[in-house]
Amino acid sequence: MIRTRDLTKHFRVGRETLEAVRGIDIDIAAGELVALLGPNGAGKSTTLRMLTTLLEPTSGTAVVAGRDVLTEPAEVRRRIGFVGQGHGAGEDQRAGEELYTQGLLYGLDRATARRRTADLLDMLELSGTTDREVTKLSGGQRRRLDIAMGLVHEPPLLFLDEPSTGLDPHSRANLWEHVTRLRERTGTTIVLTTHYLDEADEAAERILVIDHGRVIADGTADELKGGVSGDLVTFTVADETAAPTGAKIAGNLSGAGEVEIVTGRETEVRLRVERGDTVLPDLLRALDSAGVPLASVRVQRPTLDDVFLTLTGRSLREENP
Ligand SMILES: Nc1ncnc2c1ncn2[C@@H]1O[C@H](COP(=O)(O)OP(=O)(O)OP(=O)(O)O)[C@@H](O)[C@H]1O
Repeated sequence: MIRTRDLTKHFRVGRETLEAVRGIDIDIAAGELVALLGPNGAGKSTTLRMLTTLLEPTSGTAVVAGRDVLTEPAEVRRRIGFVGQGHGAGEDQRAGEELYTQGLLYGLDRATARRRTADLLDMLELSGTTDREVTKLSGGQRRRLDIAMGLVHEPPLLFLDEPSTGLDPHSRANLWEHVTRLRERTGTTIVLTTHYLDEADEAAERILVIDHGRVIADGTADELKGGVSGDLVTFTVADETAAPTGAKIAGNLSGAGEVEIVTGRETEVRLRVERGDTVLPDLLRALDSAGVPLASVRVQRPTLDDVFLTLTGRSLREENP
């Protein structure tokens, strides 16, 4: 559905050249739900704007929905939907009218535009707002209307630039539910940008981590996490004198990485392993047969922030407060 090779965008800023996107190769198949994740200024929006023909690449190639962005931009535009960061919907129109007009603009006949308007409003739970002015909608409803606007011509590919920015946590979760459901029903390929770690983690099937204009990692959230620091298994012992024995047992497990004893309010033993869930049964058995009195155990998978930190030495959380 998308194939780019060495896609590059430079901006001239005064006398300087700013390399916003530095040779990106992306392959996205039909039906995928992919998030471009990265800090502010990483080049996500610039990439999206090139893929949606809003910005001409400095060099490189991009074929989107079967057409070349440079030589057939109008054909690309017909085959995609794009929801930008600002609101696409007008100010004084009513929600239903706005969507219907957008359908006519895309060349649909009146009956089809009317049917799609009703279907989309229904699918995005906006039917109750058909006659409401766009300015009177809540932030979440307005964002969903924007998404409907991007889908009215039934494109096989939808781009969403920071779809949930500015929404409260409840509306964000609700928006995601709708996007996920919509995709299940229509099979639309979705490419979106976000700097919310949890959002990429939970909603995207595949994540491209972008930093300084390059793709620095590509995979499912689990693959990205698995490739980094491994899981952290922490157990507390009821009797702190047993901690060294516990640590020794942990260190002898197959595939055990670094083991440390941390003394605080409770004495904890921390163990890095590739897969905490598979090591846990052996660990529990071994501790039990050695008579180590266990108070609690937990397994923490690495977060996407751990991934970003390992790859760049910086925390994405700090960069996107
Ligand atoms: N039209 C422009 N002229 C000059 N510089 C630009 C232009 N558009 C973007 N940039 C710069 O290119 C770099 C990449 O910006 P881009 O908006 O693609 O990042 P982003 O990852 O989408 O970040 P954000 O999450 O803030 O939208 C930034 O340094 C930005 O300032």
